[in-house]
Amino acid sequence: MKHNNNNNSNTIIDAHKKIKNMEIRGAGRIGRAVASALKEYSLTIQNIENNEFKEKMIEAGDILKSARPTAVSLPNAVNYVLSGLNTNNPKENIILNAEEFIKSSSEATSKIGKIGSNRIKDGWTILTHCNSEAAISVIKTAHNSGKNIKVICTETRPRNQGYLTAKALADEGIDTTLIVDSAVRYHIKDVDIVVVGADAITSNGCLVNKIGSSQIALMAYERKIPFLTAAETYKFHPKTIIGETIEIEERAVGEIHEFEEKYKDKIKLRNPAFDITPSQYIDGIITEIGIIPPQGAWHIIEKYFGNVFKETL
Ligand SMILES: O=P(O)(O)OC[C@H]1O[C@H](OP(=O)(O)O)[C@H](O)[C@@H]1O
Repeated sequence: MKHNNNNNSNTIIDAHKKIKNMEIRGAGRIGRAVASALKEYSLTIQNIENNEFKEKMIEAGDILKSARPTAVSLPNAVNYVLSGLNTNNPKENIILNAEEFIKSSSEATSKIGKIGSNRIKDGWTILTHCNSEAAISVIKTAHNSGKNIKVICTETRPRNQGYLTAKALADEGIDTTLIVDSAVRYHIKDVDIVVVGADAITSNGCLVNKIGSSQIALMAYERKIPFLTAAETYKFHPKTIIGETIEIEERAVGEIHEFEEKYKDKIKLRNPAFDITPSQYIDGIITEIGIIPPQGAWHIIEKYFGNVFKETL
């Protein structure tokens, strides 16, 4: 399917392209976008045997999974939807699974908001990094419950997603300040709690999130300020439980800087999109089933992705 112009495959190619170029971004949105693309694609496949249908859906899932390597919401959403293939009514179940994933993902974000907002006290200043729906849900819920809060948003170079967060919070009437990434330590004395999102949580409770998250966690630790990550259960990485590591996406260096011709071969650029925050710097993982300590990550993976053991061992 990869490079043909078959109309049926356009949905998948289009979703792959939009995720890769970050037109669709944010771990949760990516998960819902692939669920929706698989549903739409399955509806376009007509009059074929179940076996052939299965092959086409697996191929579509593989294409989607290859769009970006780090956010585990992507393969988790694909696998959740495609588990419908192992039933007597594969198409029907793919559609049901896709709808279920999209609904439960949105519900999880609002539950995380309710649970996480309990950790925020009236008068507090929250620092957040990048642009996370789950972290924003926590902040907005605290604000909507009448707490007088302030938020400091990091710019989040190179793609400046922090500006999206700042606009979303300012639109809610929240007292919002945007700072450059290198100003976190300067401002940390004013911060009461850090809340960020998650692209993946490993079985040993480490957080994989937007580049710069781990520096912020270190600074929060130094000041004894709680550092929390808001992560739906589908952001836990099932294969880390069997020893797989998570690939950190390196994006095009043009996102950072365009050098003058003279320096193009003289100055190297690197653009890793994510980093890893060790579990000892994380005070809690806010999930839709409660705030768990990082040490509880193994249990979440075992509870929600137990089949990984059966399939691989
Ligand atoms: O799912 P939600 O909470 O929206 O976002 C989770 C994370 O996804 C984003 O990645 P990118 O901007 O797609 O690279 C950020 O790293 C953010 O913290």
